[in-house]
Order: sequence, then structure tokens, then C-alpha cells
Amino acid sequence: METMIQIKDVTKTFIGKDNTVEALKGINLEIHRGEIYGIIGMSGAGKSTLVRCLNFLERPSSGTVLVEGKDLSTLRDSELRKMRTRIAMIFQHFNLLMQRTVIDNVCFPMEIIKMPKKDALARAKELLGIVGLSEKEQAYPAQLSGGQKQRVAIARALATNPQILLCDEATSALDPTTTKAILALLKEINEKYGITIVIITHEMSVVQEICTHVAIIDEGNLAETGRVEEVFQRPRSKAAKKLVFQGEREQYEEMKGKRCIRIVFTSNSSFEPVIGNMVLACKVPVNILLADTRDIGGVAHGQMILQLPEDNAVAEKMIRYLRDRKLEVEELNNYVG
Ligand SMILES: Nc1ncnc2c1ncn2[C@@H]1O[C@H](COP(=O)(O)OP(=O)(O)OP(=O)(O)O)[C@@H](O)[C@H]1O
Repeated sequence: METMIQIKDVTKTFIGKDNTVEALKGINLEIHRGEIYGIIGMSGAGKSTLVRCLNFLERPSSGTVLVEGKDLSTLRDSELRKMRTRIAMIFQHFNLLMQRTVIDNVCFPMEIIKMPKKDALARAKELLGIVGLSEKEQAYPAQLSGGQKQRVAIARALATNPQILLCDEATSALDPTTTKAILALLKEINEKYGITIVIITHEMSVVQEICTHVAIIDEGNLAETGRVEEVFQRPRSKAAKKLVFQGEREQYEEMKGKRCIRIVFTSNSSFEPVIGNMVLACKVPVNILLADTRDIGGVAHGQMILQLPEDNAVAEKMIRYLRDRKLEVEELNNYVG
């Protein structure tokens, strides 16, 4: 698949009067055409800095950013401006021009590139149709809800036919229902127009809802990258485990000192009968501490956490039984939150 964005050994250090912050400590990342790529991390992890490096709103201290194969550091200002029309961006607080009507906001980037007014108006109308806001053309931003404002911002971002859309906490100021609607719109835009989307967020639910891939950033380092279902099912790094297991910490407390395993299944393998048969075969009951099914990008994924019997031989037998039936089994004894 065609590489859209390649980040190589990117660092960013902010040097202040009395302190230095290493916001990015050597990031490597590759994003391909058509992906919806989530970049997630705790507050202060470096997400915004990273996304601003993608379009050179922020210049990296070292390392390379290639967009569609072009090294951004080699571009002249005029070329960089042109490149930026291919990388649009939306923000948490929408950044609309408050003195302009909705349609004039959408026309704005087309004025900058000196598109004839008539063409710009026609395109703006079309875009407002795509985002479902045709009837608000003449309204001012102050008269719109948060979700509607973000729709205007999305229409404006699409005005110059970008190939990449960067979303920096674009749903963080919205309620859950509106968030879902905006995410659905982004997915539709990705599918219909093949636009690659990069989503910066601190919310796992956003990644789970629409992203195909995810990168977890932790204190300026990349902790883990992969397909969303992979990272959800088998988080490897401590940072990923922390994000994925956010709601499960109490269960982990309960599990301390006990021999527990996590079993992962996908929609094509149901494990209910397997557990039943395992108990029958081993003749010892197990304690189910957690059974959880999640919807990741429309596909059901599940996990179950079992507490195994104290008897080591029986516990080993159970693990073998499950692995023989091709279920993923992970021992959780050493989990340290
Ligand atoms: N212009 C700047 N000057 C100095 N330090 C900065 C600057 N921008 C960011 N930082 C620092 O870099 C680190 C990473 O910040 P960044 O905004 O990228 O994190 P983030 O993951 O987006 O966090 P949040 O979710 O809270 O916005 C922080 O310690 C921040 O204080």
C-alpha cells in the first residue's frame, strides 16, 4: 500500500529560559493511504507536537517527515504552502471565523488559493451538503451547536481536496452522541473519498470506534503501534496495557496473587463451549473474573479472564487444553498495572 506519511527518528525539544522539554524523543511511524490512524496517549505525551510536525506547523529538532514521498524540510515556503493544502486539519475548538457566515468560512481556504468566487461557492455548497449542513449556509458560527461547528470545520478542511486530514482532539469538546455522529462522518469521508485520516486523541473509545491502526505515545516515545484489534487484544507495552485496561483495574486488583489467564477470541471463534468442555475434561471448576465483548470497527472481539485452580498440574492442563483449541492464552500473573 502507498505510504502517505513517513516519520523517521523525529525529535522535538523545546528549549525554554529555565527548562528544556524533550516532547518527542525519536519517533518512527508510517501511515498508508486510506488508513484511519489513531495517535493516542496521556496528557503531555507529545501527541499535539507530533501532529504539528506532520505539516511542519512545528519543525522537528531532528529527523525527517516525508509526505507523499516529499521531505518537508527540503521544500521552499511556497512549496510548503502548497503541500499544506493537501494536509488539512481540524481542531478541538473548531477555529471558525466568527464574523463570517458558514458558507464564507468554507470558502475561505479557496479564497487563499485564489479560486474564482463562483467555483468556490459551488464547491462550498457541495461540501455543506456532504457534511449535512446545507440549511445553515447563512448562519454564523455563534448560532451553531458544537457538532455543527465541527461539521463546518470539516467542510472547510475538505475545500482544497486534501489527501490527508489531521484531527487534533476533534471530538473532545463534544458530548458522546455528537462524538459518534462526527466520527461516523469522518469514516464516511475516508471511505467515499479515500482520504487518509490521522486522529489525535486521549480517548480509547475514539480509536476503537473508527481507527484501523493505532500508535501509542508515552512520554515522547512510541510505545506500540499496530492494527487496532491487535493492540486491543494483545497490548504488549505498559502504556498500551494502561490504556486498554483503563476500566479493568479493579479486576486486576482482585487477581493479585492468583493464577489468572486472559483468553482472546474474535467473532469467528466462540469460546463458551470450549470453557465448558475444558471444565468437564479437567473436572475442576474455574472462576470467571471477567468476560467482555467489544465492538472494534464493527467486529465483535472478546476476552475472558479466568482464575485457574491452585493445583499447578491442573492449571497447566487447562492452558494446554485451550491452546490446543487455538485460543490465545496469556498468563497474567506478572501484570503490574
Ligand atoms: N511550544 C512549546 N514550548 C515548550 N514546551 C512545549 C511546547 N509545546 C509543547 N510543549 C511541551 O511538550 C510536551 C508535550 O506536549 P503536547 O502538547 O505535544 O502533549 P499532548 O500529548 O498533546 O498533551 P495534551 O493531550 O495535554 O494536549 C509537554 O510537556 C508540553 O508542556
